[in-house]
Amino acid sequence: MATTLVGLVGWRGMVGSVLMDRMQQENDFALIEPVFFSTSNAGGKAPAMAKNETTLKDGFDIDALKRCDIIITAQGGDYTTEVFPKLRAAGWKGHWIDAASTLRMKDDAVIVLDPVNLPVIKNSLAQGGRNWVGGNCTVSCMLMGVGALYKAGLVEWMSTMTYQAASGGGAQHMRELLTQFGTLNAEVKALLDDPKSAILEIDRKIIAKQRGLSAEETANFGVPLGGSLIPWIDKDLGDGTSREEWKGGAETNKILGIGEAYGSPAIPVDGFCVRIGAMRCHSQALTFKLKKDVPVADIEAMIANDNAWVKVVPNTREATIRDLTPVAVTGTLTIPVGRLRKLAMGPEYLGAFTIGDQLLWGAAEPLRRMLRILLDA
Ligand SMILES: NC(=O)C1=CN([C@@H]2O[C@H](COP(=O)(O)OP(=O)(O)OC[C@H]3O[C@@H](n4cnc5c(N)ncnc54)[C@H](OP(=O)(O)O)[C@@H]3O)[C@@H](O)[C@H]2O)C=CC1
Ligand SMILES: N[C@@H](CC(=O)OP(=O)(O)O)C(=O)O
Repeated sequence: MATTLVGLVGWRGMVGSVLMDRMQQENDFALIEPVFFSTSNAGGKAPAMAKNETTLKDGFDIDALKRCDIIITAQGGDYTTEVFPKLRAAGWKGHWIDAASTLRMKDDAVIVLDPVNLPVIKNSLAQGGRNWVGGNCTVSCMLMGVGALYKAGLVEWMSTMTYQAASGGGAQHMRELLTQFGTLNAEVKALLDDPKSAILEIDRKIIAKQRGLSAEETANFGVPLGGSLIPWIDKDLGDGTSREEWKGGAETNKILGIGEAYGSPAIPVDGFCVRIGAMRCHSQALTFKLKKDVPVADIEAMIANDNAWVKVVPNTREATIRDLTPVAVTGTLTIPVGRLRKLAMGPEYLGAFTIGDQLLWGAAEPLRRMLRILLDA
């Protein structure tokens, strides 16, 4: 059988680099002939994983893209908007695997998260589906953690309050956060070094510095994030919700294959999405209204047995502060779910807290796994 030609676009960006690392770790390059594309350096040298195609192709060259059986892109939404329609209009019938949100809600696209929705993916494949899009990072990480409750049909509704990392905005946002932390530390360094200094003086200096940060120091987030938080992510939809909050409901239902388009009522999912000063892990506090009273031990077992990456963290202080933090999870595929307990509102109200690395399960890993599904098909 001829080797599958796989075009890689956006491979040197932040999401793309994580994807390349994972593909190398899992030996995916052994199964494909990679063709590396660039939007800024066509003709340059392709990275070490290249085999026969050792120069970078132009990411806007439709003829070059058309040669590929499969294209994976982490180049971003603008790229998808410009290139994808041209490629399809030129008659390209290959598989398009995309990290950007542009095509996610299109009828002919599946949001891929195979440990949660393999049947939805398989069903679309059987019907000739060719457009595969990674989900919003917060939604994908949440479903990797608590998808079991949805699969069991237990969820009447869910509210999620998120604590989203700087990386969700991109590399420049991560740098800006760290620069702000450094600026704030420098402002009070002498006072911190003196154990007798007054904490309220430190506090006064910090708030003055935060409020006085220059436009350059807040260019990406627009306002200070270091030592603060921002309760709005993505666009303003004009009805009081942010686009990130809208994705919670829309994408959760689409991933699970429920809602109007599938002939069943959608499950209400809503809450507030908040940017905090973490680096690359998105965390979320979840409130479920279950359809019936299920013992916590049964819920823990259901969640723990759902997939190979989810890990139930016992609801104790010691286990929680050790295992249920962005610092513990960053760089791993583990999705811890903890703080599982019934809430004071009644036995059908369940609380949970979950975390995921938003560049792994939140972005790169579902795409890599979709490639494997196609190669195995
Ligand atoms: N950040 C996130 O959390 C998530 C992002 N996504 C999607 O993935 C897309 C890409 O995101 P992200 O990886 O953060 O974007 P990046 O800005 O890190 O990379 C995007 C592209 O920018 C170009 N680029 C320009 N300068 C540099 C540089 N110094 N280093 C590396 N690349 C550079 C590269 O293209 P070239 O090589 O052609 O010049 C690269 O592929 C997003 O637009 C979004 O659609 C999806 C889920 C999560
Ligand atoms: N919006 C996410 C990151 C992201 O890229 O999301 P999406 O793939 O849905 O555009 C965040 O800021 O944390």
